[in-house]
Amino acid sequence: MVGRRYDERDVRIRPGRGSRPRTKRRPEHADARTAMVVAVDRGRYTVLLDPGGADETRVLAMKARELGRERVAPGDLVDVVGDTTGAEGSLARIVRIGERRTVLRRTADDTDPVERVIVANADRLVIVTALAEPEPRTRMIDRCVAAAYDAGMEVLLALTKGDLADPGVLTALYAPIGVEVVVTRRRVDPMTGERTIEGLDELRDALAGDVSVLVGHSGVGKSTLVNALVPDARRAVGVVNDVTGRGRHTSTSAVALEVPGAGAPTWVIDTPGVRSFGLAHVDPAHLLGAFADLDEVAQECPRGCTHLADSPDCALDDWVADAPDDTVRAARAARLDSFRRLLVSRLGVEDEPDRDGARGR
Ligand SMILES: Nc1nc2c(ncn2[C@@H]2O[C@H](COP(=O)(O)OP(=O)(O)OP(=O)(O)O)[C@@H](O)[C@H]2O)c(=O)[nH]1
Ligand SMILES: [Zn+2]
Repeated sequence: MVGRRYDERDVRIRPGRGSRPRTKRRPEHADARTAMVVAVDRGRYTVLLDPGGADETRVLAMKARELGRERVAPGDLVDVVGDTTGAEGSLARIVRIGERRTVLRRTADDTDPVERVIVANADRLVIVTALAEPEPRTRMIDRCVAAAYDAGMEVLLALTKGDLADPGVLTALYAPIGVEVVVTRRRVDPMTGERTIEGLDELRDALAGDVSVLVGHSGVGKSTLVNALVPDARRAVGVVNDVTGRGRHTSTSAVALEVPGAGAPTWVIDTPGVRSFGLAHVDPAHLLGAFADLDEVAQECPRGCTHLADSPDCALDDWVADAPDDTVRAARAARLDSFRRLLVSRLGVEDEPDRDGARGR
């Protein structure tokens, strides 16, 4: 279990620039209603009033000028004013961004010079990885785990195509660092030829009551999972492009979709545009905080210790060596290795070959 940390960088809600008298704004904002941002598309925000409730209303909104350059991300809880009827052609205004419980961000890179909040308030990152076709890329998984732990989110590894390969190796690699693993596989009914996905109920149970962000490379079966979890996913993303048959939002940003039948309000946020996480913003100390046991041991490290494998006198190495027996030693070594892998992944370059030699795509 990862402790959810709150970071001061997460909230930068400034009072509006005081050109208008306060008294004029106050009554207006007193009417504000809280809504959840489900999609962002070129300055237009789709928000839900009473998300998941009986009075759920889909409203299109824009950012009020007083928010300035403040970014609004899918998953944000915002206050909206103005026309919140959701009627055709109506446009509400977002006047406040609520405090964020978690923030999944991406470092600025060559293609995009701005550090972006990808998703706010998500509980969990679901890394969708095929066991074969395409081959799993542990480097990419490591980077996602590091990003999630830095964001204060839990991690679930959804291993798809379990009908094609065994999940044993990957499970052994990630279970020691608190990653929950669910395997799904396609089954084709020999009589009817009907295709179903096994493991879906287990996945839905794991997600129940939470907001989960799904990431995965092309071809891993992410759409298959999303469509199975959210039968009307296509309709939910809004405008469908006649040519591509895809929701218009899918090309631009993350979209939050409600998962029916999970018992409690449950959301998945699909991130079609997110192919990678730049991790330069991830602070090693922050990452260490996601591993309570290691964090405690590392208090004994020499000043400035990087905790990497080549760091002299790292207390984490003593902790492994001093284990009371072989079983504990093996468990500690596995956990330390995994933590170091995440530390290194932070420094790595996106398109380097995987550790196992597979080429990044
Ligand atoms: N054998 C097998 N094939 C699967 C399974 N799940 C999905 N596939 C196939 O894998 C291919 C890719 O699945 P998608 O769901 O389109 O993958 P995606 O990750 O959404 O990829 P993009 O649409 O390119 O982003 C499709 O041909 C699926 O039919 C599975 O459990 N087993
Ligand atoms: Zn150390």
